[in-house]
Amino acid sequence: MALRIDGKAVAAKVKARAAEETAALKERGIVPGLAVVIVGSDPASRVYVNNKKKACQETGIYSEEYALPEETTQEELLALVDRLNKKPKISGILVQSPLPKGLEESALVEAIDPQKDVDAFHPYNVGKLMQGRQIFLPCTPAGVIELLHSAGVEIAGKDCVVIGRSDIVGKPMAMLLMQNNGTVTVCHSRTRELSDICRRADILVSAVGKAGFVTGDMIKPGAAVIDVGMNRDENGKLCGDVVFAEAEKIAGCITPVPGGVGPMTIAMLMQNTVTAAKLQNGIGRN
Ligand SMILES: Nc1nc2c(c(=O)[nH]1)N[C@@H](CN(C=O)c1ccc(C(=O)N[C@@H](CCC(=O)O)C(=O)O)cc1)CN2
Repeated sequence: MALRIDGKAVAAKVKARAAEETAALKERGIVPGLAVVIVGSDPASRVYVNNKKKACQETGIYSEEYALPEETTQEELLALVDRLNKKPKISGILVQSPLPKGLEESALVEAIDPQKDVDAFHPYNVGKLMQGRQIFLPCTPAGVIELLHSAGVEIAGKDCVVIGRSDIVGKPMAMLLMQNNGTVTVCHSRTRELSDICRRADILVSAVGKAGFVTGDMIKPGAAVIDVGMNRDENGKLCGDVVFAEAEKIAGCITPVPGGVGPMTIAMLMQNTVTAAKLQNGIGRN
């Protein structure tokens, strides 16, 4: 039976580290601050934003929430981002995704000061990641790397397969695995022989967004299986991409959904907010 990686426990350690750093910064008169912008009434986004606020409270990070109605215009949002860019109390800014139809997410992300872009979605930060010189680690992929480390999984030299090529997870995930010296294959909807490729993976990361996508026969015995999927099954129950009951009999270690990667996304966000506060105060620069 596979080792079940406890994302909540690992996230608690990351948040404790962020809390220690926050306390040390406060002694120097620096308070890390996070602004979260949410537009519309997507219920899942509401839960994630509440959890971000709670994590700020746990770590001592100051937070501001901007919950805006569905009808908010692009211009209003750009003006808000501009104000937050200039606000000294705010070290990090994020716009919760997805946005309602009609709003252009990329233009908003590009309006965020790259030094406050704690999601690491701005093209400047994406470019830095490509070069291995990032200021901020993209939260979900960085959380996956932490989970692998916590389970003692060596990445260097391993065959890593990422299913999914999104800007938020698939692409930055591949970059981080590569930075950790993994040999990376990215699979997507046009990939041929996907099952065969997955079966060769020592580390399999699924970020497809389809319940039941990864079945037991796609897993190499002893592999590390990381499930980034966040789906609902036919009974409305939260589940990942991986058929957990099949996979846990074959994998060496595996993340559950819920309780795996999700909590790490928020923990890494706290870490990035602390990093942003340090940067803006000239701490940690060479
Ligand atoms: N601006 C951003 N938007 C979105 C991001 C992001 O990183 N930045 N990621 C996702 C949503 N997300 C964070 O925002 C997120 C998703 C899931 C979880 C989580 O802890 N999930 C729990 C289950 C929660 C539940 O009960 O529904 C788990 O897996 O245990 C945290 C954050 C898209 N948007």
